[in-house]
Formats: sequence, C-alpha cells, structure tokens
Amino acid sequence: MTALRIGSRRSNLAMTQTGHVADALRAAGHDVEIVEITTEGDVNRAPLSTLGGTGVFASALRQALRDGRVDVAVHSLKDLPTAPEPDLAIAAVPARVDPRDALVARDGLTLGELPAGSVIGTGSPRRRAMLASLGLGLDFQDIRGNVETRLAMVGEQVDAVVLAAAGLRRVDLDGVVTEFLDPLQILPAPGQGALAVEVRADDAETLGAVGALDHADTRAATTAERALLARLEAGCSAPVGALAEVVEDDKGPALSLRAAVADPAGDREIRRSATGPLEDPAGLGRTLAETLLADGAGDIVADASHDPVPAPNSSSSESDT
Ligand SMILES: NCc1[nH]cc(CCC(=O)O)c1CC(=O)O
Repeated sequence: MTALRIGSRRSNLAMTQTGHVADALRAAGHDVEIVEITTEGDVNRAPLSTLGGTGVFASALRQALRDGRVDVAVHSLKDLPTAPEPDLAIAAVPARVDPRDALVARDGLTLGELPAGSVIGTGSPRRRAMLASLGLGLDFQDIRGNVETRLAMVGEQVDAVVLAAAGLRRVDLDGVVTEFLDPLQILPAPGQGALAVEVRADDAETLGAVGALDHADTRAATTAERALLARLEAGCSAPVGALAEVVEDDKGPALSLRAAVADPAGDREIRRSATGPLEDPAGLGRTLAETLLADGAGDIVADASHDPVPAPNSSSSESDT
C-alpha cells in the first residue's frame, strides 16, 4: 500500500492540525506521510489584503494537490474561500473545537476592564468591526504573524490581541487567554475552529479513506455559515461573523444560525438569527443572508471591500497604516 501524502503549511499551528488528521488516518490503518508546503502568505509579511486575501494560504496547498505532490490537504476551514473548485472535494470536516475568539490582554484584563484608548492588535476586519461596535473606545493596530508572534506583542506594542481559541488550544497555549469572548458579542468567522480536509475529486480511494473523519454536525453547521458568507458575496477576510449550532426543537434536531455584519469603524452593525432543518444547512445560510441583505448588510460588505481600513476622521482612531 502506498502512503497517503498530506500537505501542510509549516507553522506550528498548521503542523499540529495536520498531525491530528494524520493520527486519525493512521488509527484507521492508513500509511501517512507529511509533506511541508511553503505559501506566499508564510514568507511574505505584507498585509494579507495586498497578497490577495487569506486565500493565499489555501492556494499553494491546492496547487500541490492538483500537481499530485500530495494527496490530502489540511486547511483551517475559515481560511478556505467559498468559491467551488470542481476538481477538488472537501472529503471531511472533522469535529470542531472551540469556535470562539479569545482575548489575550496585558495584566490578565478582560474586555470590559481594558480602559478606553487601549490598543487591540488584530489584522481581522471582522474582529475589529465587532469590537468597535461594542462602543468601548478601543483603538486598533493591524498586526500579522503566526500565533506565537502575535502573543509576543501583548504588553509590548499592543494592550491585547484577539485570536481564535481553537488555534491557541491546538498549540497548547490556551492558558494565556484572559477572556473567551461570548458569541453574543463577538461572533466568530464562518468555519472558525473547524478543519477542511481536501482531496482531488477523482481520487475515490483517498476520498473514502478521509471521508471517515467527517463529523456530520460540524459539516452541517459550517455548511450553513459558509453558504451565508457566499451569498453575502463576502470573502474570508470580510467583516462577517457567523456561528451555527445543532439544537433540539420540538420536532427534533435543528440547526440554529446567528450572523452579524459590521463595518470596521463600528458605526453600523446588523445581527440576525434563524433556525432551520438540519437537512438543509445551505438553505438556512442563504435565507439568513437574504434577511441581512434586506436589512442593509450589502452596503456594509461593499464599503468594507473598497476601504478595509476606516478613514482617519472616523470615530475609531487609527494607529496603524
Ligand atoms: N487566519 C489565521 C488562522 N486560521 C485559523 C486560525 C485558528 C484556527 C481556527 O480558527 O480553526 C487562525 C489564527 C487565528 O485566527 O487566531
């Protein structure tokens, strides 16, 4: 039997995520080999917006898959563009870990304890928008770098950073979290905390092997979140938060979806939620997106894509470029 070659970015987080998938495949009796893939987003420190968005992380792995250098690609689902790729298939969405964002602040502070004027380091328009909407007078600095690099900025160049709890958990750094942010205030990115394991669509054998790692509830929830994002015509760096969860209603299990669209200056925010049948997660996502659009979300998404950083005369002051 030939080994399954799994492609991974080389960051500690990516290697850990890939390691989990490799372990699960080995436990199912497969022979597995990990192949490191360097992406433009890893070597170039320029703002992600100038590199073509967070899709830069996914595209090098996808290229390796198409070239036949690897058979399996492990992505953070939230970094994967929603556009369909007919020659590739998401063979598995394994069980999600904590989808929330987490605050790591100086001196153990929580969001409510940070004084007005505190500087939050984040490169995410969504995090900036949701935090600005709370009206706490926070300032923002556009930062980049892997998890370890961003943590090292706390107490030095910024008062706090906001990171995915899942990423911190995976690299065993969740002990530094000073507050797990409630989705009632800060809705995570669509797909946050979940992985996507991608294969070539015509590789039936690998599709079958990897398919065993799929987790139905996570697949349903993230399908709803990504359908919403796609219908809003918003990319993976858009100021859109969404979180779906499987709930029990009177007829049995159902899918509940919450979503928010906010502008990075924090002046406008629209939040809505809906519940639908577990059998049609994409329909639920599209329906909730229609509701948001009917209530004005389209303008916020369009403005954010033209002008990702608010003008200096906006209500949130700017310390970044
Ligand atoms: N955009 C980078 C990225 N992609 C996936 C994760 C964390 C793991 C996850 O959300 O599944 C992170 C780091 C972060 O946002 O803090």
